[in-house]
Amino acid sequence: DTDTEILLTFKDSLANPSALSNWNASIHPCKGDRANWIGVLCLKNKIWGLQLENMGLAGLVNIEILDTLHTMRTISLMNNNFEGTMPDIRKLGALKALYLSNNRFTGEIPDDAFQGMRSLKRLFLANNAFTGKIPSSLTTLPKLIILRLEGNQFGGRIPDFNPKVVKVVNLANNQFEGPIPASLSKMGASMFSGNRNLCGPPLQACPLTSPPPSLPPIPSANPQLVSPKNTSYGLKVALIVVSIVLILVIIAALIFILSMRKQQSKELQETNLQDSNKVAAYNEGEKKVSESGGMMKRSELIFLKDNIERFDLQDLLRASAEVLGSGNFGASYKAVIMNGETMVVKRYKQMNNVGREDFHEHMRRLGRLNHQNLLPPVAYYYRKEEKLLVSKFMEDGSLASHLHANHTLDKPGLDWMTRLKIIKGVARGLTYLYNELPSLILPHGHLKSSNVLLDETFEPLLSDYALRPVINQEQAHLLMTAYKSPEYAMNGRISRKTDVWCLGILILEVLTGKIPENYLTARYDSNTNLATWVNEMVKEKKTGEVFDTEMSGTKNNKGEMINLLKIGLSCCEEDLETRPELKEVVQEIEQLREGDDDDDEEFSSTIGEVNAIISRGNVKDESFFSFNR
Ligand SMILES: Nc1ncnc2c1ncn2[C@@H]1O[C@H](COP(=O)(O)OP(=O)(O)OP(=O)(O)O)[C@@H](O)[C@H]1O
Repeated sequence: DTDTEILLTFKDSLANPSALSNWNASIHPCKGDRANWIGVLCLKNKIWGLQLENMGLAGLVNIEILDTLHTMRTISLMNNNFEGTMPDIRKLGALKALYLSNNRFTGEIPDDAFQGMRSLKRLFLANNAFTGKIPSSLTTLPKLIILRLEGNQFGGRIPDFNPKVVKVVNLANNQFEGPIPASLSKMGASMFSGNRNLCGPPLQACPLTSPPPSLPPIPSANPQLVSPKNTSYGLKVALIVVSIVLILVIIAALIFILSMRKQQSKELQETNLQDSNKVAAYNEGEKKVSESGGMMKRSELIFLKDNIERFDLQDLLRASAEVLGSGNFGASYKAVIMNGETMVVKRYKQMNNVGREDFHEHMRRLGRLNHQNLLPPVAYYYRKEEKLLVSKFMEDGSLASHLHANHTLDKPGLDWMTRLKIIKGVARGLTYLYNELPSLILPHGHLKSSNVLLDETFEPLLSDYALRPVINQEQAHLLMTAYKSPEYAMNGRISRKTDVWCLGILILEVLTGKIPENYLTARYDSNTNLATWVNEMVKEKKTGEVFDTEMSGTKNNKGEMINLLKIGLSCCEEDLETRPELKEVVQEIEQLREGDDDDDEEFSSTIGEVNAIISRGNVKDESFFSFNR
């Protein structure tokens, strides 16, 4: 197969392709919409993208090898150590997105490097060591929406872009100079920060380059003209009249300005009142707030990400907001903003004990996190009695909705490979939180399937994480999943292993397709614990009834399914000593093979075989039954 050959040639061209260990000719890179090879994005058996991020890849990269992969639409090599000059992508004319940020690319980019890239929408070259001018071929691309060049050594003047197309151009931390072109003057100032010699809106005005045109000479500057000797009586009268008229005009202007100010401040007060009523209406859970207001200043919504077009709270209120659902913390609203993007606004009422500065500081900390399995907060809003967090809307919904919705032919239940992919992504997101937030006792704290959102490739993104420091402590135990754990019920304590318990419940939920009742009761009760139920079923040799009957693709993967079940149960150990650390759990999960999902057989026969395997005791690790306390 030529696709396979091309990718293998690409792999061979890399200096250290060890991360691509499962790229081998024995299995096709794609199976339907799913990938058999790590980092490959598939659609209908065709390769539409490569996502080789955070893989420690280094050396030169020869993207030209991929020229003949005509279905390729997106390539990401972000967060590696690639070096060399800008790869030649001109033959990949159908490419829509290229992400090369956070590598070590160097040198000038040729002026024609983007010639003919008529489909290119997103180009990320941030945080490399590129030099020279912005290539002119980039400025004429008809579809380019986001251009990120920040953190390089680009220089010279900024060229004009088509303001009707381009939405984000981040040029921060480079060596650009001269005036910012009018087409970019509406972007936020942060897009240009860290360049020493830039001027013009949105930065400070440029200094005048030529001296101001000379003013006509002032007649009175010539003492002879005003000397009493030469001044006729008529001129004197004329001067007095002119002066009186001038004084009268000034007085009238002052009175006018003062009365205008009074009127304005009256109007402002009225508008504020109207708007606070409007916001109050919003707070009362109104589904739609369609009228525009005037109170919320843009500055009140604080943005945490650069690569997003700015909008303000008013835009969100003005957009027809639809209630997505009401969780423990409050309601979440879905709102389409001006540029057509859909956002989710989540209201938190139980954060009013935290001081303004502490809250800002924590949000900034969350804003710095960056991992493919975390849903980043885009912006937030602070008010003493209520906080709003804004994130992007994920079209493909949550893991909960996939597991527990009615399945149809159009929307079948998730297969085994996808479920394992989701668990692996969740484990990686959690590991990142544990590493990045070492001071937090609960780096996540609120892990559950409705807080695992899915992108179009079923890559999971965690949401509602790391909120414990800002949630009112007296309410946290009512709201957060971590406080439903056995250790909190028994000792009133939570620990660094409490997120592991939540991960265990999530694994069991994914395998059984059952809603964990644990989270519906006030506190942990072993009778409603999903792990207790699974243990009972295994004890009674009814393991066949444990696995979700909606799960397909299980035929060749029973051993791995059982291994994941074991891992899930070990995470749910009530005894903290016996419960493994997150690191150990993640290692075990990473070792699970996604395998071959040949799915010809009915699930029922699979269940029969699972039972047979268990009763023969053929599971890899004989201690499988040790969880039956
Ligand atoms: N960014 C998002 N994109 C798509 N759906 C979302 C997004 N954020 C939340 N949702 C979905 O909206 C619904 C309501 O979410 P919300 O976070 O308010 O409540 P919850 O997750 O059910 O409970 P909790 O408040 O305890 O987190 C859930 O089904 C959730 O999966």
